[in-house]
Amino acid sequence: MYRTAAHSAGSPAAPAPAGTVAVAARATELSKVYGRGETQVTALDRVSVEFRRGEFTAIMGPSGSGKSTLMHCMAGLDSISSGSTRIGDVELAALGDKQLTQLRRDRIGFVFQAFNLLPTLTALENITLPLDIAGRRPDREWLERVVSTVGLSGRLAHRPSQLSGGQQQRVAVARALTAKPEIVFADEPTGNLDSRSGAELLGFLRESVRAMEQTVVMVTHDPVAASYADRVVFLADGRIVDEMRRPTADAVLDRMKAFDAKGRTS
Ligand SMILES: Nc1ncnc2c1ncn2[C@@H]1O[C@H](COP(=O)(O)OP(=O)(O)OP(=O)(O)O)[C@@H](O)[C@H]1O
Repeated sequence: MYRTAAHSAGSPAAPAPAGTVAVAARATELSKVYGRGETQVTALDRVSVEFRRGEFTAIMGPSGSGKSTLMHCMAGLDSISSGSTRIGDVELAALGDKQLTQLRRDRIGFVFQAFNLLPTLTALENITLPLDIAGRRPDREWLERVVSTVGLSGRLAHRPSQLSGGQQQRVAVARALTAKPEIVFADEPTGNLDSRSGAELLGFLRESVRAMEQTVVMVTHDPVAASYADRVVFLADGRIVDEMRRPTADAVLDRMKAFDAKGRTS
């Protein structure tokens, strides 16, 4: 069922030399402006942020605050207006379209609210599709570890229509992790799931960070989802306005309420 590995199992990224903090992705003075003239919108206003390797970060903020735009710009899915975005040491603006496509394919994992699974392929084929497209062989041990971590071992021969929404989302997570990306970007990954499936998925993401040293950046509206992260970054009006480490759902909720109250009075 599995093909043999071309390389050995291990963590997605090499450890940083002692004394340095390894940064998986970084934005510096990043601005993104949509449209022109009267319809111009500044979605991101000189945002500087870094995402460390092996850390789980949640991005929160009111609707329209720029969360998805930040994620899309940092993942090279959208162009930037000014500033800089890097994945590892690579400056995205310096890449041509083809190199950018390759970087996304080889170094970034994506989990979106819509699972984007191909209906005619089995769960296993969906999971290994990005590697197949890249002409890379799955690392068998790693694939087994990912599949068992997300709890899909008995479901690999099923097609998406034969899986529940939660199971389909697990396939999407396994697909994102199997290529050992340097960073996983997840946009509202629990948005379409009931609370139990959502909690499971967040547990898998958490576990991938703990056990596999994965780096995860997740956009969410949900304080409970954010509480699974190591760190929460708060956006408002295209700017980073706060940050919290070791968040709890209550602390995140209180912080969000404080922003709301401030927004109404200012
Ligand atoms: N393609 C686009 N063209 C024009 N304006 C856009 C485009 N995409 C986003 N915007 C605007 O940029 C701002 C930030 O949008 P973004 O989707 O990043 O916010 P968000 O925080 O992810 O919102 P939500 O929580 O509602 O998904 C909004 O004012 C939005 O209307």
